[in-house]
Amino acid sequence: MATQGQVITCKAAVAYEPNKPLVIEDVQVDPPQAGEVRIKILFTALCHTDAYTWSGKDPEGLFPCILGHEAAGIVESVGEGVTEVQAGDHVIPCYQAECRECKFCKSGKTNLCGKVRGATGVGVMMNDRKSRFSVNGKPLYHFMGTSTFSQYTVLHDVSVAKIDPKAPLDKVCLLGCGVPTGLGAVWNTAKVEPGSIVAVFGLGTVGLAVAEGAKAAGASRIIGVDIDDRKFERAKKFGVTEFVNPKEHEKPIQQVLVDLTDGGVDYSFECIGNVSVMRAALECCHKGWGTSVIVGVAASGQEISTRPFQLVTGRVWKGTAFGGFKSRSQVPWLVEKYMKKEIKVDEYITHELTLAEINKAFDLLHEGDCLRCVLTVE
Ligand SMILES: NC(=O)c1ccc[n+]([C@@H]2O[C@H](COP(=O)([O-])OP(=O)(O)OC[C@H]3O[C@@H](n4cnc5c(N)ncnc54)[C@H](O)[C@@H]3O)[C@@H](O)[C@H]2O)c1
Ligand SMILES: N[C@@H](CCC(=O)N[C@@H](CSCO)C(=O)NCC(=O)O)C(=O)O
Ligand SMILES: [Zn+2]
Ligand SMILES: [Zn+2]
Repeated sequence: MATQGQVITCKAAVAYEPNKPLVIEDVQVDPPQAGEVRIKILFTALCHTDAYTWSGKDPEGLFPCILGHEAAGIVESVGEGVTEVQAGDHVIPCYQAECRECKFCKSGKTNLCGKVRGATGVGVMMNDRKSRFSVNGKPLYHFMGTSTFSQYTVLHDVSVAKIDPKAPLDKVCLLGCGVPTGLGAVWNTAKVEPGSIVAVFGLGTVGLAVAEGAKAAGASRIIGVDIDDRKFERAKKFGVTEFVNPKEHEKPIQQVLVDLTDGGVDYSFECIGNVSVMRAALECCHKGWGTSVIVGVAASGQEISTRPFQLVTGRVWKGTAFGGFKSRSQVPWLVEKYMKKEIKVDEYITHELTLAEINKAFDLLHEGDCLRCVLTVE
């Protein structure tokens, strides 16, 4: 490889300050060190978590940085000691690592991994606690251990999932975050059983993937809740069977759902990031067993509350990160499921632009009809 061991200069979208338009810059990307992988990113989508961090409300948001965490690419080179991937492999960056060795990975109880989280949360690589990105000699922070809004990025090897080279990278990039999160929230975190009544709050990509997962799990009713009526028609295609717009009801939405379901739903999922809705999602659950899963990411300083009586009387409040999927082991499996047409992916892509148009893509993300916008990065 001509570029192996060299600093690569390439285009990246730099977030210099919260909410200030991203700037396409020529950045320098250092070679991967021990245990690291340098990846040529071919496609990246935008997730609402990128917008959240860009907004300045993420306590882990550091600037200047390179955002992006839902992508696909090809390994350009690997650092010393990297054995599971090599140059030319097709990969999906995984913001949630899987080292298979740490206390978390070995617990069998969680998909969270502790190996590199201390570094990825502060925008650096674990080896030397430094960044591999710079612009005009000044370092740029990494983001979520992925920084995919760049033509090249460097990841810890424990954050790289090797996938079937036949998979279309412009589609399976979505398997880096939103779609697995929704599916896994249902299959891994809630473990929805056939016949269950499910409520999904928020019908964006994550909520629609919850609906898709619930349909596959055999849910008998899937009630979509959104403040935007335009969401319903599309949501039907993902499995939503009924629609409730809280704005059209005087009663609190939890009461509306309890009345609609003879005492409450079996499972609810909050896919918005709104702490008041999180409360409603818990309180619409059936007494004795209803389980509510928090999927949405709420801003710094926001807190959830409810009467403890809600839990005393058997409701369960849970949360999920990346849908509970073990990233390196299960992302390739999700890719195979997509290739066998067992899960949707193309259906979530509503827009396609280029990296140079990233600010327009963020504008689209805030418009009602955009699910995922995939950027061509090359
Ligand atoms: N936990 C994880 O691992 C994980 C992974 C990916 C995304 N997320 C988070 O999930 C959330 C959803 O992501 P998305 O990409 O689907 O977002 P999105 O913005 O596309 O969807 C949110 C939906 O909620 C609706 N909505 C807004 N306020 C509402 C309200 N008060 N009541 C009912 N509906 C309301 C909007 O109309 C929209 O349809 C975000 O907070 C994102 O950061 C979490
Ligand atoms: N830095 C944020 C954390 C936000 C958060 O909860 N992130 C989710 C993924 S969102 C993907 O779109 C997650 O997986 N969290 C687990 C983890 O970060 O280890 C904040 O502090 O608010
Ligand atoms: Zn995401
Ligand atoms: Zn681990």
